Amino acid sequence: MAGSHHLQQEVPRLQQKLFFVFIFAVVCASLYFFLSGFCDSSLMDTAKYLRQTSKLLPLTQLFQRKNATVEKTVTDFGLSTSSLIRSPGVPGAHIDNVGKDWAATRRLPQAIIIGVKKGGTRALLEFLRLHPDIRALGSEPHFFDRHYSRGLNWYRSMMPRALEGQVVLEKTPRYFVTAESPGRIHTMSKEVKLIVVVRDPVTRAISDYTQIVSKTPGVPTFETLTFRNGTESELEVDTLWSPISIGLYALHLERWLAYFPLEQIHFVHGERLVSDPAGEVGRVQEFLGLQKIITDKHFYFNKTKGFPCLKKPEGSSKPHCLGQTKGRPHANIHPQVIHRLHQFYQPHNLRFYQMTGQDFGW
Ligand SMILES: Nc1ncnc2c1ncn2[C@@H]1O[C@H](COP(=O)(O)OS(=O)(=O)O)[C@@H](OP(=O)(O)O)[C@H]1O
Repeated sequence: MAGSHHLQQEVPRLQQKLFFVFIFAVVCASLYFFLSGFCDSSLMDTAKYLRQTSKLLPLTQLFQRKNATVEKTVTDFGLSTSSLIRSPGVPGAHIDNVGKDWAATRRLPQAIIIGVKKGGTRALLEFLRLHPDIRALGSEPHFFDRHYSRGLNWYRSMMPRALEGQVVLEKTPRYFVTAESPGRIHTMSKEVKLIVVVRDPVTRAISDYTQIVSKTPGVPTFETLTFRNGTESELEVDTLWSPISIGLYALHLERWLAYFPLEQIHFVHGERLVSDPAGEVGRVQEFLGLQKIITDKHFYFNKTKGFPCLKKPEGSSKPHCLGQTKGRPHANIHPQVIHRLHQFYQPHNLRFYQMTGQDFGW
């Protein structure tokens, strides 16, 4: 009897002790997590960022997203973290920003591929996308030529989110030949870096025409449109026809040089972008002040396509070539027409070489 009475008294005491042990364990665990940095500023900042952007991501998703960009790039292209050591003077944002994807914001571009149409601008953009310090807009915003009245806030909202140190990039090849673009871009930023992919203006014109035919079947022949009055015998080239006028590179460049120093404009050799993509992209990385991360090992030559393709493009583990509209067979043009056009462009090309200090060999 006495034993069972004693037991009845002991049970609540034991329960009480267990309760205090449990509370003590909880307090200790909380202190441990707090002191070991679990509740560090990044979480606080993340909460602030989520409040600001009203993006109510579940926390699990948020933590999955952290580190994703850098890790993917590193593993996708066989780069080891030791190969990402910072060089002096380069942003190296992919190292400094590890785990900070949540801090990315939309900014105006620091670099723009301004031209030229059919020069190889898409290939260049897709290649540059491999760089962890480049954030490139996939589509062409056409802000400075078509949508300027929408304002800079609209333009900024089009840009991909980027971290501090990353270079925001867009491409709109029509800027190069739009009279208002240089002044407008200069108003946005005096420091913006400009990239122009140039290609033999004759091949460029034929490429342009091939695209026109593909979109509008039944257009007159290339010869008819190239020569005024439609007669080749007069041999007067119609400089008002856009496939011809776009190739007057010196003329267009003059307008840009009225606003920007030559050092701020980088010219990519369109033909070499095909024969040596790593070399050309290497020079662009240098121009942008970035570490040379995109190299030979990112490309392979696809014999069927006849162009270099990416071994593992951004966001995929499979090799990838540009679409069918890039690198397509050209319309058949009479060799005499091509010869005449080369003659026509010769003085313009020479002037362009003088202005840029580079001989492109056309
Ligand atoms: N790697 C690779 N793959 C496919 N195509 C390549 C590549 N590198 C450069 N090019 C050349 O890019 C030309 C198209 O130029 P753009 O991308 O500037 O055209 S566009 O202005 O955006 O329409 C395209 O012109 P066409 O050959 O006339 O189709 C190509 O010659």
